[in-house]
Amino acid sequence: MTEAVPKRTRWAGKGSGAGQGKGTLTSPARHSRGSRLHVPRPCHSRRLHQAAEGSRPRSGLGGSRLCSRPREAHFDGLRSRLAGGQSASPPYFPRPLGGHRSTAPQPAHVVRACAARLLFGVQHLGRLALPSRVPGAGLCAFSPLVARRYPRSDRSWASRGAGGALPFTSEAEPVVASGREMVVVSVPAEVTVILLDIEGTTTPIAFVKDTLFPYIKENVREYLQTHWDEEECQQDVSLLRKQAEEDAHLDGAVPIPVASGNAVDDLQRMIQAVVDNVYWQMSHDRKTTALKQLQGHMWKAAFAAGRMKAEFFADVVPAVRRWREAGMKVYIYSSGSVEAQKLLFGHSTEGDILELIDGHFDTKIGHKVESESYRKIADSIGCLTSNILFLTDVTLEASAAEEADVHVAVVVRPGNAGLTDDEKTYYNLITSFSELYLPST
Ligand SMILES: CSCCC(=O)C(=O)COP(=O)(O)O
Ligand SMILES: [Mg+2]
Repeated sequence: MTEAVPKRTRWAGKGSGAGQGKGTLTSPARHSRGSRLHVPRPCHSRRLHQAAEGSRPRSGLGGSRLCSRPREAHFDGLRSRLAGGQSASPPYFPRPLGGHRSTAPQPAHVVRACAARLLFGVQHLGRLALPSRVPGAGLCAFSPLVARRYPRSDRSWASRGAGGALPFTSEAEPVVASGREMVVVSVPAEVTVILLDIEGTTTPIAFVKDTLFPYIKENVREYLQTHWDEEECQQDVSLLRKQAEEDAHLDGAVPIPVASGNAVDDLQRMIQAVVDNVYWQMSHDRKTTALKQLQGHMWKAAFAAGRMKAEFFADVVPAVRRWREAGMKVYIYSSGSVEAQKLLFGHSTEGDILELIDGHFDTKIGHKVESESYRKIADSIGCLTSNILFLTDVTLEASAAEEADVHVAVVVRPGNAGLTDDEKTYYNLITSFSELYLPST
């Protein structure tokens, strides 16, 4: 994961010969694909293109649309599959489409914003301490975002990460120490809420796949046998049955029968069907509310008995504490049920850290790949969508959030699904929460 730092990283602007008029942040030594040290390159494309044409640009930390075919067409096929709760991870993820590079001349306000952005960065460099938790942190490619200083139409592209689409004509020397480089993504001042995904963002996918999910598979039959007569269990089964009816058209879907008369036979038949249904859903990493609800109830006993402790990446808890000290609200939005989320935060290797979280959302508010969910979350919190920064590992979720005007950054963690080159270019990427810079801190 660690790479040698290129001797010098420079802003390649109009005069650089590289990426004429695009303001590309280039490294003389290219980073390898998928590297943690990838410096997000700018969106030169639709966002600037739109700005130049006066059309509505996109907003947030996220970058521009890179698809050469309309974005909706790009995502629609996926959405229809994901609506049933399928994972946004491969094999459901789209292949990247061709980029859309704009060579349109930049309007005056773009250049003005760039200059101010550079200035802002210089002003703040002295205040930037490289997080001590990043081993060997060295070169800091600072990428100030100047959301508050510009009207929304400017902010949309100005709020890109390092190297964000800015046609610098000058070169900025990076802060260079030893070891490796890191990117600091500055959070727009309008952000007052940080919304966190769990799996792949706060918590290693490995913990979910190797600990949480196997627990379900190994214990679901016994759990059903033991708890069948309980109200909670019956509600879970009803929800699973309803989901199974909706899934009836899907290949391999497992229906859950209702009781037909013979109590003993019925019970075993129904339990078998629920077990098969759960296995089938889990084999597709479905994120249905029905599955997640049952899982949450099953984990309850395991966490309460101390048989499991939730894992968080080392940077997560310190960063959340810092954000809260800086006045941020921190919320969770995960496909995992609210109940399961609370179990994780209440029983972690770092102790009970539930008090660090201001609130929880799950798919009851809507699927994470639907923009409407993020509007509802903002409503529920009592803020604007543009006050929220959403951190997730899944670009389809990031895209949906961005569509709702939420700021987004994609979290790259060990074990996460790879990103396409276009996704790496388009989104602000962070590999640790410590790479987020809050102006208020
Ligand atoms: C309490 S989260 C347990 C993991 C889980 O079931 C899940 O689906 C996580 O999905 P996320 O939306 O957090 O990526
Ligand atoms: Mg996730």
